[in-house]
Amino acid sequence: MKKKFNLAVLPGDGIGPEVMQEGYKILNILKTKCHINFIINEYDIGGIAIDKYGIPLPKNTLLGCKNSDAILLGSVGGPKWNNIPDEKKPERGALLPLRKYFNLFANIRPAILYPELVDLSPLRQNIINSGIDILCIRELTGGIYFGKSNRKIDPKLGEFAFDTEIYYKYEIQKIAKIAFEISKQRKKKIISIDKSNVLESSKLWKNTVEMISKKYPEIKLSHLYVDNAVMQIIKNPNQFDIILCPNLFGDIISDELAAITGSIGMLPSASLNNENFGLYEPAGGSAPDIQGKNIANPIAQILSIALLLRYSMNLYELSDIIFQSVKIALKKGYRTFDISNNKKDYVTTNEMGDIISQIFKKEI
Ligand SMILES: NC(=O)c1ccc[n+]([C@@H]2O[C@H](COP(=O)([O-])OP(=O)(O)OC[C@H]3O[C@@H](n4cnc5c(N)ncnc54)[C@H](O)[C@@H]3O)[C@@H](O)[C@H]2O)c1
Ligand SMILES: CC(C)[C@H](C(=O)O)[C@@H](O)C(=O)O
Ligand SMILES: [Mg+2]
Repeated sequence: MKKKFNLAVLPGDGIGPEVMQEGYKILNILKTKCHINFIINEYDIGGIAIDKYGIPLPKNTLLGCKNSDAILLGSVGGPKWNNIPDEKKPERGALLPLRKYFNLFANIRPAILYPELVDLSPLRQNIINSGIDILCIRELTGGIYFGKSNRKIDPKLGEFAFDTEIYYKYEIQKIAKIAFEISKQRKKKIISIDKSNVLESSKLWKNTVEMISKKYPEIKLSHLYVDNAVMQIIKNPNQFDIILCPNLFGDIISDELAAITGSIGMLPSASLNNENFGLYEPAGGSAPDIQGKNIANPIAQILSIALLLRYSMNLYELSDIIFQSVKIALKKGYRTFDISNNKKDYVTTNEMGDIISQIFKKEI
């Protein structure tokens, strides 16, 4: 590992800064107890940057990210910035350009249903009694998010808008290879999602994934149409190990996985390029409905740090200990509002951060 590790921290909007405070507690322990020499610089992104500088991704923020070894993000966006031009919005003017700029094509979202939370899953106990452990691997820099789009007026038919789903073979090859490589360490089973009964881009997706699979004969590949996939995930989640998705389908499916594993507040994500550079963030958003109430779940943010240790720093053991600390906190019965069965009995965002950090301190 490098002596110094430069980390750009972008708390962002809504609950972003709240859960990031809890992430800092873990980062401090990593610094003081594990002697990781994190050089941390904080930058504005999203709505807060619009308010301060008029743009969602200031040059200084991009430069800070460029000079870092990884990025830790909270979340961006919110109703306050919904009615400004798209390219200036937090999502399309900052988050997507950041993903594209650093070529973060591989988005990894582990969805785990911990035994302590089975009651929270909307699925029946007999379907999930063995828990759930699914890895959603989502292509993140292509597809309909980045194809041509526009809004125009046709003199005869009136206003119209379009977005284009476009995939290059090389883009599909890259993400498929990542999925097959990761699969070697898991159950050697990939289900690839498409809509190839209708969409040309999905036909290319399916054929290309098939082609890559020939180099990995030990891994079982199958395909599902996306409409059937969202149904199968609910009916029998344990038939899935790795779900490999194009960008838009992965966005939708990862929220579905969050719901069946308890809460989006538990779902971390890693967005990686080919050089181990990554952006780590909760899969959920800025949650304006609970902002400022000290009830947001900080676990997705804390587990995003675990993914940072794993994927950008190769510190597998420490990464596992963070996951372990979260499990212990749940086992001991601590619940934030979103994962509490009894909505009168829960710990706050700060308290959950303290509890997990204290456990982490003991476990290392
Ligand atoms: N990566 C990101 O920065 C990111 C991701 C998703 C959405 N967004 C943005 O966030 C804003 C709000 O979007 P949305 O409401 O559709 O999705 P959201 O994920 O912010 O919220 C959906 C629901 O999940 C809950 N939730 C989310 N995170 C939680 C947490 N940590 N703890 C407890 N509950 C949590 C919210 O309270 C809400 O009820 C939008 O501007 C959207 O574009 C940003
Ligand atoms: C905020 C939005 C642009 C983003 C996406 O659609 O990728 C979010 O929903 C996510 O899942 O990271
Ligand atoms: Mg999403």
